[in-house]
Amino acid sequence: MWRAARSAASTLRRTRRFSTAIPAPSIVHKRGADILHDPWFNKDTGFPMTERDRLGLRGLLPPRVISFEQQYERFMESFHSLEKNTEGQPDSVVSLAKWRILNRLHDRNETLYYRVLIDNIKDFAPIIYTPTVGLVCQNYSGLFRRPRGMYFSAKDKGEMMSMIFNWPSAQVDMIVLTDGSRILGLGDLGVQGIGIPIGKLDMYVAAAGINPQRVLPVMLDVGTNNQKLLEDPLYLGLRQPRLEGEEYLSIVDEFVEAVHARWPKAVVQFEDFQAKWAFETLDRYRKKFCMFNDDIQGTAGVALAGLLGTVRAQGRPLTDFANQKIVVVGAGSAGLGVLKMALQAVSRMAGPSADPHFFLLDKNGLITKHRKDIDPAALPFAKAHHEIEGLGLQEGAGLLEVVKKVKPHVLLGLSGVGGIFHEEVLRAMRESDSVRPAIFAMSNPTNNAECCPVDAFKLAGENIVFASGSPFENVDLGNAKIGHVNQANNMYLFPGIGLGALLSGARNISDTMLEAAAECLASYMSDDEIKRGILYPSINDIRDITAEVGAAVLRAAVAEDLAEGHGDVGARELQNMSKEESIEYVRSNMWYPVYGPLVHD
Ligand SMILES: NC(=O)c1ccc[n+]([C@@H]2O[C@H](COP(=O)([O-])OP(=O)(O)OC[C@H]3O[C@@H](n4cnc5c(N)ncnc54)[C@H](O)[C@@H]3O)[C@@H](O)[C@H]2O)c1
Ligand SMILES: O=C(O)C[C@H](O)C(=O)O
Ligand SMILES: [Mg+2]
Repeated sequence: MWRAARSAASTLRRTRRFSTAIPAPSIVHKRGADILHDPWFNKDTGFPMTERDRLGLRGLLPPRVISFEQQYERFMESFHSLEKNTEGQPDSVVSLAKWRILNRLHDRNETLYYRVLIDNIKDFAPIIYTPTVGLVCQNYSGLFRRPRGMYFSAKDKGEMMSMIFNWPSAQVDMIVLTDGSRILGLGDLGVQGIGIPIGKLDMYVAAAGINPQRVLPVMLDVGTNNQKLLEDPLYLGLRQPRLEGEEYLSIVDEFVEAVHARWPKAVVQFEDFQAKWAFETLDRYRKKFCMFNDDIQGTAGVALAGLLGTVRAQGRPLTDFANQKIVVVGAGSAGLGVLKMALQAVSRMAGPSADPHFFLLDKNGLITKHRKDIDPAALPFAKAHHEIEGLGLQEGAGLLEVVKKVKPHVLLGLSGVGGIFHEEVLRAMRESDSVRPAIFAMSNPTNNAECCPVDAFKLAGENIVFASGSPFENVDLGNAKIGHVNQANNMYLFPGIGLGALLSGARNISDTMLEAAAECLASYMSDDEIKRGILYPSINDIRDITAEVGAAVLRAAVAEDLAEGHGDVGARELQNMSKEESIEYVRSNMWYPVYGPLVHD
């Protein structure tokens, strides 16, 4: 007992030592101009004189040393002038201009870049992440100046094991991987989808404090079926149709093996794969490696936390979740992931014989057991005839008819189809059986949202709870009332899932770890906030919520005996941590951008 307490305390002391104000020196293997051209180490005009001497930088910079704070202010001033100078220009022009100025800083000086990102996350997340990242991907071949991350293509078959050693960083902790086949709601963008792993990993650094030297964005280019890109002479990816079947899987297998050969403890997040490959690869690798699929699993946890919040917002006990009528529009990787996790939650609350009231629609309408060639993954949610005949519904019923007849508590969109919750659908939600109907328009980016919040509050009623996947402004309802817009985006969970898995040294990422993440997010909000329709924390608190989620995931890994430890914190030490100690352990392992001393080896 005594040994256990002492061991946990020593872990804390050790981890705290790394989070003191003066950071530990970093070893740099370069000298002179090579350092100035390396964004990991570059401090621009911020190199102190002693360091300029030590690293062969004297004379390569103007003589004045500018402090980190001054550099920060200077960047923010240029950002604000850009905002002023682009006033009145089309949104896409302004967004891309903002993305460019941030990207240039990212290319030059990572420490400053991440500090401005962390301090201004509410304003900058919509630029480096959703929705602007979508626009960046659409225009990637034209915007391309410098590579970021790694590109593995179908032409690299047989070479990946050696290619992985081309990455300059000795240690990699987090990898986000895409094949570009379903980028947000924008479809197949081929190699241009690399913007998504880059944006997700920026969120890992900002929210989870993963050291940017230890992240790796990856594009697996197996071709594209996007005709426009195939015909574009400037398209940067393979100009061939996508590989399919075994040929496709052999490429993913080779990449996954190469990664684990070099960095066996790296956590791999699969992102924006088309549904068939999203499910297949999750099934193929989740028991073997520490990986997860963000669109299926991260989204599910965020949606579940929001759905539990809506039950609280109705003033009902959480167990009433089992009685909620939920219409999900979109039966792809995200929609099915949400329903699977919701079903698990209902089963925990009401027992395995629970009979949830879920209705699932895809582009062919309501999915029933009579559907020809039904996707096996949708089968558990397909309605049997006897379940819907009383409502006068049948196979393929349209969205409006379903909403009118079911009178759902929740209408949740993950269809990728902008505006599909049109005026009549939203008006029909006024007849919902809930005192506080919920509308979740979760598709991204902005134009693909199933509806906008202004229409939702106007047409479905001011008492609704509203969430969207992309950020929108709150709605002014008049009389000093605000219609709160929640951002139901997996960014609230994936950084914590990855961080908790990493710091526990989890062998793999289990359903229990994912449930722990969702429960942690769900319980983060106070009753007062929930009553005001606020389901998720402010993005300004993303580091705090990520620390809590990361620790919850870590504790779940420990409880399931999946945690092997991380660095010099062993499995035994993790087991002996209290809840508070686990949160402190996670927090103290978060990287924070400051200029630390550089030492040449
Ligand atoms: N907010 C978030 O955190 C989050 C997370 C993941 C995905 N998403 C968004 O969800 C959307 C879907 O992602 P996905 O991975 O499930 O895509 P997907 O391609 O796997 O699935 C899309 C589904 O929508 C259905 N659909 C298409 N048109 C429809 C229509 N007119 N009516 C009803 N259903 C229709 C399709 O049949 C399919 O079942 C994308 O826009 C994505 O950006 C958001
Ligand atoms: O990328 C996002 O903003 C969320 C999600 O992963 C998506 O694919 O839309
Ligand atoms: Mg995604």
